[in-house]
Amino acid sequence: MASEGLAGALATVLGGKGLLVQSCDSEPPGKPLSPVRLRKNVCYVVLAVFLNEQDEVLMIQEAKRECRGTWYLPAGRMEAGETIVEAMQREVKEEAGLLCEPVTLLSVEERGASWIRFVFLARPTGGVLKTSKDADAESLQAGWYPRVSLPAPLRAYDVLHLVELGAKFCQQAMHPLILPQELPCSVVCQRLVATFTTVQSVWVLVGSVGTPHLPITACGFTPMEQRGGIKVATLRLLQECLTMHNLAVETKGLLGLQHLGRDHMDGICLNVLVTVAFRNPGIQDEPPKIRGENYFWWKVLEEDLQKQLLHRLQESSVVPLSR
Ligand SMILES: CC(C)=CCC/C(C)=C/CC/C(C)=C/CC/C(C)=C/COP(=O)(O)OP(=O)(O)O
Ligand SMILES: [Mg+2]
Repeated sequence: MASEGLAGALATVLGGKGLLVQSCDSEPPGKPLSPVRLRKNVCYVVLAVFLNEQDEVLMIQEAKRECRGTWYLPAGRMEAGETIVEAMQREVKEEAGLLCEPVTLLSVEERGASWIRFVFLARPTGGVLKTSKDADAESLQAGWYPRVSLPAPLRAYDVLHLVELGAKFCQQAMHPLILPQELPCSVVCQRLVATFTTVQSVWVLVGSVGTPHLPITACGFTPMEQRGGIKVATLRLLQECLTMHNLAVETKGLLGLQHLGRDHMDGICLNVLVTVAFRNPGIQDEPPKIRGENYFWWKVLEEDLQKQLLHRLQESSVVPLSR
């Protein structure tokens, strides 16, 4: 029964869908976490990459004093009460004049839990391109520019790798289409699909307090957790049940993303794929021993799930999560 529930949960997360966050298995030490609030203790930024059939990129010319006249991709800070997609659509409308729909998340970047940027590949669905006659406080104008000859000066060079990521995805999708799932969450946290693999088998780490579930770790806001980025929260949870010195842990990327943005639910849950391996080469046919009673390794026997997991692991078929 427990494993049926787990198989269902794993299939849901591997399919890019979400699951309610009931509670966190690991929290930073100190006082209990309070719900996060947009613009108070978290700032989310959205950004959109558009590429048309002529291999041109949608660029906007910034109007803000600190970067006036420079060129960038449509981007901006999320506002309270918006979903991530609504924020992206608003920024694109304000800065480029276009209506659009998201195709997929291309990348998520973080500087600790308090700064997270969601990068989308998007396509226009209407609207009118903003010209210099429509210049306002949001932008001076927008335009399509050849990918290999972007306008200058750029506001920041990160445009270059984001555009390349978009172009690469258009040529050959590296991961399934992933869009944010509208589910409430009060903190910034990560649900781990933490795997241990051998030639024959795949195991997934499971939290056993209450109903067996994919473990969730809350991200903290202490200077240490901010400096180290959200990976610290993953390592904290693993440290609570594994002896880490002989293990290598790698966050491969995102399988999905959950956020609501309404009813004061400003938290997010990142569903991440993590690998746990022994540092020392050699034949290890069992996962590392678990300390305590709060977790166990679940051997994934369902053929289809095992195949999906191995595919995601071998091809790095996940949305990049970077710092
Ligand atoms: C924000 C995160 C996690 C990463 C930033 C990644 C980097 C290095 C970006 C390059 C430098 C840059 C352009 C930083 C600005 C980040 C920021 C606060 C964007 C908000 O977008 P704006 O376009 O300034 O906001 P509005 O459109 O809402 O005015
Ligand atoms: Mg902006």
